Amino acid sequence: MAKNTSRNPRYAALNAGGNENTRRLIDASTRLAEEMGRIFPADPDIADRHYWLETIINHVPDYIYAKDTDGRFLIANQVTVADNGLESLRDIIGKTDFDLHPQHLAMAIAEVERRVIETGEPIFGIEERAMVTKGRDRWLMTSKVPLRNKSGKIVGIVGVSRDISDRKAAERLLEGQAHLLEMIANGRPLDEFFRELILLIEALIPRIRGSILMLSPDGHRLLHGAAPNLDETYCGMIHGVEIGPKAGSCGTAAWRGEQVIVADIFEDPLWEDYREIVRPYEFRACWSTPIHSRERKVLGTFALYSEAVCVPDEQQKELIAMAAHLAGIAIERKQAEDRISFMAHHDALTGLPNRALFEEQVAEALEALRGTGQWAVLAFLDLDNFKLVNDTLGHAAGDELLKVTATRMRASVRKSDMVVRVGGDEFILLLNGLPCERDVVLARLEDIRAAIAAPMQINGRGLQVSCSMGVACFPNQGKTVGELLANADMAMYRAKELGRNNLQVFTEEMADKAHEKLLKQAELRQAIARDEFLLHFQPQVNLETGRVFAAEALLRWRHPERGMISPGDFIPLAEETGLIVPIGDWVLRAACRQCKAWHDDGLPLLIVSVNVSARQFRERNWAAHVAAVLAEIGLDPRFLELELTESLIMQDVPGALATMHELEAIGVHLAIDDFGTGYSSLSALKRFPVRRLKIDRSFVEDIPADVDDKAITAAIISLAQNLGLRVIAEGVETQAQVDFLRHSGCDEIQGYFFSRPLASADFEALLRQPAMTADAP
Ligand SMILES: Nc1nc2c(ncn2[C@@H]2O[C@H](COP(=O)(O)O[C@H]3[C@@H](O)[C@H](n4cnc5c(=O)[nH]c(N)nc54)O[C@@H]3COP(=O)(O)O)[C@@H](O)[C@H]2O)c(=O)[nH]1
Repeated sequence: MAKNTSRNPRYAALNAGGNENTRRLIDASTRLAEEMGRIFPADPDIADRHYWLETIINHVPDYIYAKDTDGRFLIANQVTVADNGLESLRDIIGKTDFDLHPQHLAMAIAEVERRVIETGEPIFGIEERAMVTKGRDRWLMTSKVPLRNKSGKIVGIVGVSRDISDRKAAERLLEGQAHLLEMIANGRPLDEFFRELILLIEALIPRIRGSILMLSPDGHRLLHGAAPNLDETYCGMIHGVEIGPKAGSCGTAAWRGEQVIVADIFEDPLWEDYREIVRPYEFRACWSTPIHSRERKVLGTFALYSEAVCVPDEQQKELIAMAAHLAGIAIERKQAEDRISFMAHHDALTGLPNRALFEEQVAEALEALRGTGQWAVLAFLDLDNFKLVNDTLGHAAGDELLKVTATRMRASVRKSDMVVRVGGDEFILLLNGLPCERDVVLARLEDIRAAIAAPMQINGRGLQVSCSMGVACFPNQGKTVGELLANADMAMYRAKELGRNNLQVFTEEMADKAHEKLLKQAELRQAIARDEFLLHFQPQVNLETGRVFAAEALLRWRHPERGMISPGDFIPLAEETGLIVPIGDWVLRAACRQCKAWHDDGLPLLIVSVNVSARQFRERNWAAHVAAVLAEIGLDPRFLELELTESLIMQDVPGALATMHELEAIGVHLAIDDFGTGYSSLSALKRFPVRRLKIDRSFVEDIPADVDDKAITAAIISLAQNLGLRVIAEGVETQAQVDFLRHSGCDEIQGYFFSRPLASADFEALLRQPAMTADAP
């Protein structure tokens, strides 16, 4: 084989390219072959043979040796002698591994050799550690075979070991990198990652100690990251060091954004101001590499210290670059994680904690207060008329208002308190550790309300916004977060009931009311299923003919225990809970069905008029739903009139207009109920596709005594006439009212004067009186 390779340079070159060990072996073989050729006589004697054999083994770069059964060296090649720090073969003969290596390594070697001697079985290719070349820790791949004398008795071992330290280092590096990448992927804490990274580099570069420093958020200082083998006091001293053009290796590397290799700390001017700090630790060299982000922003530094004056070789530089790169990935990943976590726990607009973070932290805050005799105050806070600001000044102004409010609230509380945005214009305040004095608590909360209500400038406009608060105190008004939130919510409800811009503290009475409300809500929910609703009908009369032309459907609830309940007592709750949608739908169907039944019974073709709530009207595809109900029942749409209140329309004029046009297209008629109580502008009114205005009862009731009401009523009638609309007055109770309305040109009336709302059978009887009804519209 050696012959082959030596004679075939192409073959030798090919192999040499692959591996350093192979190249060394080929070189040695080539030299050996040359020497043998030179000294090989035709007929060698035994002395020559020994010489040749010695020459051969001394040319082999691997360690070759023989030992007796007590582990004493009998013979060894030159490289074994030299790498154990000895000069000649004579120096190693008779020595054991215990004379050359540390105890634990020597014991491991002896154990393997003992096995070979005892079993007579060779061992091939085991990996073992040994100290060769003056204390340098090396990895060897070793094969050991029994050494036998002429009679076949085992008298020791023969060993061949190859230095595989470079391969082992490469393996270690690969394993280390894989482990570090896994740590990044698993989101291990940064300090743990840094520690592992430094330990890996320390294992690969002998006699150095590593440190990682992080750039402070303001970009001016370096903060301790990790340094598992540096003295803690030293780390403490460099923590917070300012970066600059002459700030040691790390401070300068971070400042310049480039690697700074200081071979001798005591000579290099960059260390002039820091020498005394480092002197007790006897470091001489410090090589620092900035840790960069992908956008080349400096995130920190990766530094290696050595007690020797030295610079890194190319291989070490590559390792350092790899370490700094991995550190950069880990830091960026951590920063991204922190950002995501911040976003998940904070409100993007105001930067305040959100409900999720509040729920994570509040229980702990309350627990800390338990038994201290102090109060925590939980307040729900709602900006008054925020919607109006949004609608009139635009959403950008609304956002700005929320931001200013958040800043003011944060500035009005202590660091230990919490201000949370829970959505829209709703906030939660948690004030910690207050004295148990109602007046102190109220004063603190009123201060916050006053801060919010102070004038502000939004988009160049002066603005002042009040707020409402509902308050519950821990532990008296709630022992758990859930109780406190529920009670503060009840108090907030009360504050709104009282007209906003005020603060209400939870009371037991509120809880009782809320409980009652809950019961009512449950009953209301069941009322449809139990068929407890019914309709009464009130005639609408044409003033000119004196005939009934329509019937307004008015809902009643026949409660099994409380008897007949009027809508005023349950419609507001139904509106609040959204139950008005199924209830309103029931009314629509029942009214249309009744109207159709009267038509089918041959009674005069009357219109049925149905009240519509805002919640119902805002339902998606509501007009299509109405059309479907009419089709299902078989009532011609022109016999249905829907009464929409002015305030319902004005909540969202474009939306309302669209639905009104859809209804008009179906053929359904529309009337504006309670006209005069809202704030519809005349220009808007002109655009509404309505047939009738209904003058609110409040204007009619004091006619003829109240001059203003008379004037308003007359004005509404005149307005309707000018817009080509019919006009009906409701709540008409007296002849005087009828006279005034007729005189003013009012078209129609509805009220007790003519008839109270009637049960369907009574209404039917009324219709059967011939003089009572007119023809179809
Ligand atoms: N969304 C829905 N609202 C409805 C429905 N049914 C009724 N309502 C609304 O409830 C409020 C109270 O209604 P009700 O107690 O039935 O009172 C009506 C009449 O009885 C009353 N009225 C009629 N004439 C007179 C009168 O001469 N004097 C007097 N004091 N009261 C009178 O007015 C109520 C009708 O008002 P309006 O609807 O504005 O025409 C009431 O707001 C109803 O709208 C429903 O199904 N859905």
